[in-house]
Amino acid sequence: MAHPVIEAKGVGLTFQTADGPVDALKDVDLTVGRGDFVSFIGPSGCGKTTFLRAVAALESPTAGTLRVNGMTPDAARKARAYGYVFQAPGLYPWRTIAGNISLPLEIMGFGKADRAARIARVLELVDLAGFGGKFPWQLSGGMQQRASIARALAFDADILLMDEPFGALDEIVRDRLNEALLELWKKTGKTIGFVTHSIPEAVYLSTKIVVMSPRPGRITRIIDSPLPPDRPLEIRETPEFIALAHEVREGLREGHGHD
Ligand SMILES: Nc1ncnc2c1ncn2[C@@H]1O[C@H](COP(=O)(O)OP(=O)(O)OP(=O)(O)O)[C@@H](O)[C@H]1O
Repeated sequence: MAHPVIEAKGVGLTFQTADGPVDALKDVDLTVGRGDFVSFIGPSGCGKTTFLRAVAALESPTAGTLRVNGMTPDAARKARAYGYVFQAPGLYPWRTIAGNISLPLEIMGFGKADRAARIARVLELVDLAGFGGKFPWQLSGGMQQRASIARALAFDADILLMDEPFGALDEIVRDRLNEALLELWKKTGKTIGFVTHSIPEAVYLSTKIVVMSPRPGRITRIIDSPLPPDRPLEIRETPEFIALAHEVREGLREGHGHD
């Protein structure tokens, strides 16, 4: 049987700080299958970013086991299993959009022609064909974030980890990017891990919603979405959508009960 893409069993992560230990994650059990779109939602400090960083081998769990494509996160990173998109686009201002997308490919040793083909393909995927020669400051915030998604897609990782990528954008731009991301997910079949503070965003995008609570960061609910993969924005007004949003809100409330 194929490995789950992400498998966490009893994962804990405690940071040692000057003020004593901080339990960022405790007893996290989660299985994410190929092609899942999984959102992590919860109040500030519940460990969403820490979990994503642990999957990306940027932090090491201090308890339990975490596997990515059946490997340790470190081995998965070396096998280029994932691309990472941060809250801020993080584009270098002195490089063009194409130059920014090219940078990780250059570091990984892709040849010039291969890089050019990949850059053209991902710009097309995020609807930025024709913008490769522009500098980041010539693009809107939403376009910059699409460029950073293109950069994360360029080396064809099959997992895309996104940490509140649209948190800083206004609602209309965010709606458009949510639609575009869903299209991209359907087109590419990537497995996506997505951190958000927004209930509608989590419900609109996900096949699986992971509700977390802080102190220590735990999973309070895992909700498998009954919504169909085809989701026009208007789906947000349907009773199914509203019921799901309600379930997420309840999960968030439950988490607070432990404070
Ligand atoms: N490098 C670190 N050293 C010490 N403590 C840390 C470190 N990184 C995170 N923490 C602590 O771990 C807990 C979880 O943090 P994390 O950033 O994962 O939460 P989050 O749910 O992503 O929050 P937010 O929604 O605000 O981004 C917090 O209490 C945070 O202060």
